[in-house]
Amino acid sequence: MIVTIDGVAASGKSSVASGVARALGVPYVSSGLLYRAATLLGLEAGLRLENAAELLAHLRAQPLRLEALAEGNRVWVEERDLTADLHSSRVDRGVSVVAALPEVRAWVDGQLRALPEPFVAEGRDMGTAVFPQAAAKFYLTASPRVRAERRARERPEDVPAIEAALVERDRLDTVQSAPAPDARVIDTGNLTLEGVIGAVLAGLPARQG
Ligand SMILES: Nc1ncnc2c1ncn2[C@@H]1O[C@H](COP(=O)(O)OP(=O)(O)OP(=O)(O)O)[C@@H](O)[C@H]1O
Ligand SMILES: Nc1ccn([C@@H]2O[C@H](COP(=O)(O)O)[C@@H](O)[C@H]2O)c(=O)n1
Repeated sequence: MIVTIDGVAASGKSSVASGVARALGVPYVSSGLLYRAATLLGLEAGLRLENAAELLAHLRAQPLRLEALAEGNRVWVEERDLTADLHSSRVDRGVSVVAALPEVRAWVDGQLRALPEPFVAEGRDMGTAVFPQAAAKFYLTASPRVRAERRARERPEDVPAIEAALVERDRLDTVQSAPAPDARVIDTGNLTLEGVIGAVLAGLPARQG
């Protein structure tokens, strides 16, 4: 079984996917981490992020490994754990450029579709382009201000600066971020994290056996 959780930036996708996955006893998969890892490696190598051919050649020369644990995903290149470096403002600013490249999207989608079921997948287009056959689909939203206030508790930046960056990232990600027509949309603004996880679990189809 595949459950998809899509949504706008910092809407709680990874926290909710992790909670749902733990409740179900399955892994969760963060597709955004693969886009972030591609961006980080491109930046570190001094590549032009909009050049798909250069970037893909670089990625293929040092294969990434996504470790899809229920308590938190990690991304590795051989013995190096990239995870702690993937949520910097520098990566946030570049990632939408990388994610707009069809070749990079195909590279990410190929890795995701090779994963063994069951799992919870979170991102932007999990329920539309990547796993349209998913058993249950959810789409998380919240106002930019609410999302920025939550993120400000994790980062040493002020709320207006974070909010402006989130709005800009949403704009750049618009193409791949439409909710699936069969997704249940949840506005998380007035819900606790546990409340959102509960709403997703309550919306799952009854399990067999
Ligand atoms: N319903 C909620 N109530 C309060 N805080 C929340 C809620 N959902 C998520 N959070 C908090 O908001 C922050 C952003 O959540 P999270 O990182 O899961 O979002 P995301 O959509 O995966 O972000 P990104 O798109 O940047 O990867 C985290 O600090 C998380 O704990
Ligand atoms: N399915 C996806 C997932 C992510 N992206 C791009 O990656 C960026 C980072 O994702 P987060 O989930 O960590 O916010 C995001 O801003 C998108 O540019 C994507 O295109 N498709």
